[in-house]
Amino acid sequence: MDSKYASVGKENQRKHSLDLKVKRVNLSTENSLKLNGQVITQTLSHKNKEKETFEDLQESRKILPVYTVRSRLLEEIKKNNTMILIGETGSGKTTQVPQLIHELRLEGSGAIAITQPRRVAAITLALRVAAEMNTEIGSFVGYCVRFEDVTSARTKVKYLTDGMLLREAVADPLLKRYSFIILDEAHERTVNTDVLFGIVKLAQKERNDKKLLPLKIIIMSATMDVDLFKKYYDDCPVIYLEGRTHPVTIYHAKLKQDDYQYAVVCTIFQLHVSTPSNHDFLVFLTGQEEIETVMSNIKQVAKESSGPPIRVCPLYAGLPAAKQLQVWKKTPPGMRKIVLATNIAEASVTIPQIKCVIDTGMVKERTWCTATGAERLRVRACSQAASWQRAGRAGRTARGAAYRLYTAHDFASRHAHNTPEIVRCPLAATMLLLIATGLDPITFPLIDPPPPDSIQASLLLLKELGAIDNEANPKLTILGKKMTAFPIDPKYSKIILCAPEFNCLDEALSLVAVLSSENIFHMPIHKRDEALKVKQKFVSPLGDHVTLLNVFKAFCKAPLKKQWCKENYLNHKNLSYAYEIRQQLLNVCQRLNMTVTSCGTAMDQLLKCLLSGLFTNCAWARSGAAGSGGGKYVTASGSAASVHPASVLFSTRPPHPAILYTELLHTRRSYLVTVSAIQPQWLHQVAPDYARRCRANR
Ligand SMILES: Nc1ncnc2c1ncn2[C@@H]1O[C@H](COP(=O)(O)OP(=O)(O)OP(=O)(O)O)[C@@H](O)[C@H]1O
Repeated sequence: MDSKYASVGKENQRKHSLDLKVKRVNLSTENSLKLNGQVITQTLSHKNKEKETFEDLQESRKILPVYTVRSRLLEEIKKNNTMILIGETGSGKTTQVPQLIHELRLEGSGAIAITQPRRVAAITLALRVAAEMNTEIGSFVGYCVRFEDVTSARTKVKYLTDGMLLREAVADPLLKRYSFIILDEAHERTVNTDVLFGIVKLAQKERNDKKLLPLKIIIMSATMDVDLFKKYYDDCPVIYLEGRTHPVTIYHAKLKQDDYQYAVVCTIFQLHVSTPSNHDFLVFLTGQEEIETVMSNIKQVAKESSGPPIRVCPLYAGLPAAKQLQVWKKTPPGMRKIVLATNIAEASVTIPQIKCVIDTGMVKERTWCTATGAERLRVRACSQAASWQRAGRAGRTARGAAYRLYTAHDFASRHAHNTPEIVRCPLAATMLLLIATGLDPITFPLIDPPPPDSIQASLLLLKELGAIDNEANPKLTILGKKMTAFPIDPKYSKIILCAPEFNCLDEALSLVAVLSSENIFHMPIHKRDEALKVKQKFVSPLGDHVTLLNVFKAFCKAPLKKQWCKENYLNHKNLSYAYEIRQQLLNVCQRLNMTVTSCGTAMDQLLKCLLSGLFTNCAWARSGAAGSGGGKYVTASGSAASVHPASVLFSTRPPHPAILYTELLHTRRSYLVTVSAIQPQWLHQVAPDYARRCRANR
């Protein structure tokens, strides 16, 4: 146990000490399908298999609630063009419904699309279903996620992220290749899924009117706001599937925990010494940095703890897909796996040996200021729906338990459902795709309309980015059309498309790729000083962006990349991922006939180019802040913020007159993450309209 950890310890440990009480025990082993009050019931038998052959997989399917009521369910699917399916987590909605449809060949000449808000879910589900159908991935069953398409002309069952289906809708608004579209995890209310709710509804109607291949729509979740969806889909039928295969016991902390990261480590080790080694743990945290800190603490504490050996696996969005999949690798017998995940593991995911979920109840959420377009990330309590989903990750292949590190009272006081992203997030990227699809972004019938000022602000931002010609009746400009060719946020595609003007496409591609990956620096707590010393050789006094570029360039030249990353305290996985992303972005540039040139050492060209896309992310030194530690800045939306301690500009004094940041993070304080010094007049040069608007707001 390191000293910091021990010193925070005593009080918390006393308060925490697994003082968790059983709140709900769900021991239901009955499955039933309820339709308009009618209930069909079937009792289950359970089997737990260690190794799954094809026959075992078929046996496992048969005990799933969805499978046991398949005939009735299929009757409903045949009868209705649109329906809502509600079923407990793990009941088999996502893996079984597409297979059942296919077993009766209901899809006809079309394909079945199943959307997921997260790519890790899309990939693992496709792999599971391919195994259950005894077929190779990418042939009959495939998946499509950003930067990775594993499908072929033969693919009939396609798992894809909501973002990828939205992109398909740009090319074909009627989504003609699909006869079934299943929008899964509807409760998550991502912007993309919310827009798809409307797109599929319109496509279904138009295909009907034009007598084209009919489109069937199924909306699925375990925890959604049924009334809202039923109304939106013209009073469509709702099928409730009751029962689950394995019970999950829920425990709540008896007392409020002041430091949830500490409470996590305590809980892990208290369970570690008292639970059989074949029970793996899944812990929900809020982001990569937090995961790395907890990972490091676990490794320290493990040295002094009894209990079986431990393997700790991180799981967060920025990890390359191949690395994310390592979480599914079996550990040797006698070893415990502890998965530290963000909410990407919250829905649709099955990690077979997980029997314990440890839930901090926190999530990192994106919000924005419509007046200035400035975005921020903040850590806050998750909804009840999210808590149930997290608990649902235990009890998938055997009975399980979920330990909530917050009180039952705290849980009861939380929102039942997630706040839809569409009412709190910037909509520029979505508006751009809607316009590209030929739809009117202002009148488009969304299930929960965003605040009108949010739509207006997003359109204004698109106008200032040069993507549309006007805000009242927006049409894509040539630049806007090109922006839709890149699978990234329009702010970043603008950087790439502007780069030739600044003679820096080579550098811009690398930097956008690195920014689209995750943290490339590896700072082990016990070797922090050494890692910081090594980092110095890459550091640019201009800031983090040029520093990141220096690292990436050196990485590309290094012959033995893994070894080189280890020696330089760099994250090999994230750098390799950035390398792959760069390749894909370059492919799009080549399709657009763009010429790749380099600005050499003229880094102000690169920074101006960055600013041409990220102009909403400026912060200015506050008057009187000179000399204050880390520098004090004010953002365009008026938030006071400090440069993040991990930045190379953290100790710069006096503060630079102006800086460009990539992210504004709100935890207990507000931090500007990944920053570079800029000249204040650059904003007027590269984004004059925004600069005027911003000055008026400040
Ligand atoms: N990758 C996997 N490995 C092992 N078992 C799996 C896997 N994926 C699914 N399963 C099994 O299939 C069951 C049903 O999973 P499925 O994802 O279809 O359920 P669901 O009802 O969609 O759940 P959720 O609402 O949590 O997404 C799981 O509980 C598990 O037993």
